[in-house]
Amino acid sequence: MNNRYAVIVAGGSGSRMQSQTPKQFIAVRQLPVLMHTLHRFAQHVLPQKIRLVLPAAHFQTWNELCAQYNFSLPVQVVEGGNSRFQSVRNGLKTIENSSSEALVAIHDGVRPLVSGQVIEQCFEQAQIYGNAVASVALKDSIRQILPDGASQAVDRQLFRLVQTPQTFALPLIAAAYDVEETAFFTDDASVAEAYGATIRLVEGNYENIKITTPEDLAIAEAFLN
Ligand SMILES: Nc1ccn([C@@H]2O[C@H](COP(=O)(O)OP(=O)(O)OP(=O)(O)O)[C@@H](O)[C@H]2O)c(=O)n1
Ligand SMILES: C[C@](O)(CO)[C@H](O)COP(=O)(O)O
Repeated sequence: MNNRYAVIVAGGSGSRMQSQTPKQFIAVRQLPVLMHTLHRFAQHVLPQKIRLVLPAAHFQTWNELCAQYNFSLPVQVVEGGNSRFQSVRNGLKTIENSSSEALVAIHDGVRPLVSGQVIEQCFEQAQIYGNAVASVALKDSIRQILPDGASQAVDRQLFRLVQTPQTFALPLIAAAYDVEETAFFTDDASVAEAYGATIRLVEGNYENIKITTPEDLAIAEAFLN
């Protein structure tokens, strides 16, 4: 466990949630979403090695919530950036890159339903292969939109839905993030792939949704304990 780090990104604005309270701070089952996520990671990573990325404007709210909920995990809070890419990069910069053995799991703070098994599998596979990215098969049929506006059926077995954690050898992901941001970088796997890595997918868990829109809170309420 000593070579493990986690960067939990919670620097977003949550515009699609349309809530006064930033979605990562909304209480579900008597605890803010973000605290559920951090508790799950603290079973697999020493809390001192967890980086929590938040907008500077939310630091005070976070401190108040920590007092209100007696949250005492000694995670290191880092200032976020204007995009997920920048928030991850800020988090990575705070991890000293001296150990070539270090592994870092990058995870969305708004995915509190990640299972312990998936966190563990991602660390174990990344230890062997240099990276491991959680994903699940599609349950619905999918269609591709064509340039003329029509659509056609495609083989869903050729696709996966990508989740987090996305776990990497630290030297690989630190070097991969030392690059100019592009719109194509929607996750860490796309950044590592652009750097030359071959991405290894591991089985995620279906409940591991990214809380994005209001109905997702009902799902979280149903599954969190
Ligand atoms: N500048 C940003 C933008 C996003 N994130 C984080 O990246 C994860 C996935 O982002 P998502 O929830 O899709 O984005 P938000 O900006 O939070 O929401 P929205 O797109 O609805 O505004 C979240 O944990 C979010 O806090 C971040 O750390 N810094
Ligand atoms: C990283 C991610 O959660 C993997 O599914 C996703 O790519 C984030 O996307 P968003 O553009 O921040 O919604």
